Amino acid sequence: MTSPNVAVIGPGAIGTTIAAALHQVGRTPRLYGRTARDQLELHAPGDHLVVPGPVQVKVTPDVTPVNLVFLAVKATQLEAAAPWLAALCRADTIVCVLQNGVEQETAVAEHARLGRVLPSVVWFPAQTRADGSVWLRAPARLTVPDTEPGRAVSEALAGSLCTVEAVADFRSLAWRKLMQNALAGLMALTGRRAGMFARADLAELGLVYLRECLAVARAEGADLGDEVPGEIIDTFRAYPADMGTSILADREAGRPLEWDVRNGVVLRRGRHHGIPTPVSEVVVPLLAATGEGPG
Ligand SMILES: NC(=O)C1=CN([C@@H]2O[C@H](COP(=O)(O)OP(=O)(O)OC[C@H]3O[C@@H](n4cnc5c(N)ncnc54)[C@H](OP(=O)(O)O)[C@@H]3O)[C@@H](O)[C@H]2O)C=CC1
Ligand SMILES: CC(C)(CO)C(=O)C(=O)O
Repeated sequence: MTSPNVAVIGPGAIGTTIAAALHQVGRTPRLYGRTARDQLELHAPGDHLVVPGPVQVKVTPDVTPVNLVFLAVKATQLEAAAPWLAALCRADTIVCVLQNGVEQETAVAEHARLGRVLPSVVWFPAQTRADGSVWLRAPARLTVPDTEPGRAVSEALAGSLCTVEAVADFRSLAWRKLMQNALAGLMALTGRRAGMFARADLAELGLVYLRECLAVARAEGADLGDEVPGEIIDTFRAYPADMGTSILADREAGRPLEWDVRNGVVLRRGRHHGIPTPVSEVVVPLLAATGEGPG
């Protein structure tokens, strides 16, 4: 049965995973998206879950406020999704943002005049298949701040396929994930998957880039050690060679790229702190041009 209290906006790769997790524990969410579907389908390790729909694509008067919204559109789609937020939020609605980046709170607050915005770190890879079903490629895991809204999200997903940890030092983990995303941006430039990091020259370039990201992350208040860049490179080298990333999926589909929230932010915050970011100076304009042209 559809829960009147929980909604997912943007039932794509991540939104479908969270919708399936909620459905598993009896909190079947209302679904709001851009492409109409009768149901959602998730292929998880050892599990196949179907979430009853429909996915509603028009804001109608029956779209009324809920207690908890999971917002899983891309950062580039926020403005277009704003009418859903306006219809689904009242002052105490928790809006859990399932997006990459470290600027979720300010970005979403610009489009959601009501509601309490809760940032999150989405650690798991999920890919949409040609038939619209979603392939969850690793255990689903979220990190949220250890606040009252964070604990509410933890409770909503308790016992589901998605584990949630609520942490005191959210900023550090958010920057660590941002570093992973910044590195994955190189895959959108080459048009290749994680296997490319088997090349020694790319692993070396990645390490230099990640050290630059680390300097900016620390200036932003993240408590991350010198070992983090090496650990991230090792993680990428251990991925299956065909592991993608959502920004590569966007490039392959000809969609706008989240280059600014994933890579541009390092350049912008680096400039703000007076930290040299020579790799970003090259990577960011190339990614921007890859996504936006002209040409
Ligand atoms: N995929 C992954 O492995 C990971 C992704 N992330 C982050 O999660 C966020 C979501 O990514 P992901 O799930 O991959 O993206 P998807 O493109 O798979 O999903 C986005 C969904 O939002 C829908 N949508 C687009 N515009 C609107 C709108 N105006 N109103 C309502 N719905 C809309 C899309 O519809 P349509 O089907 O028509 O495109 C799609 O279903 C991104 O910030 C990404 O960086 C984080 C970690 C891992
Ligand atoms: C899967 C992962 C962690 C890789 O960067 C990701 O965040 C994404 O695809 O957007």
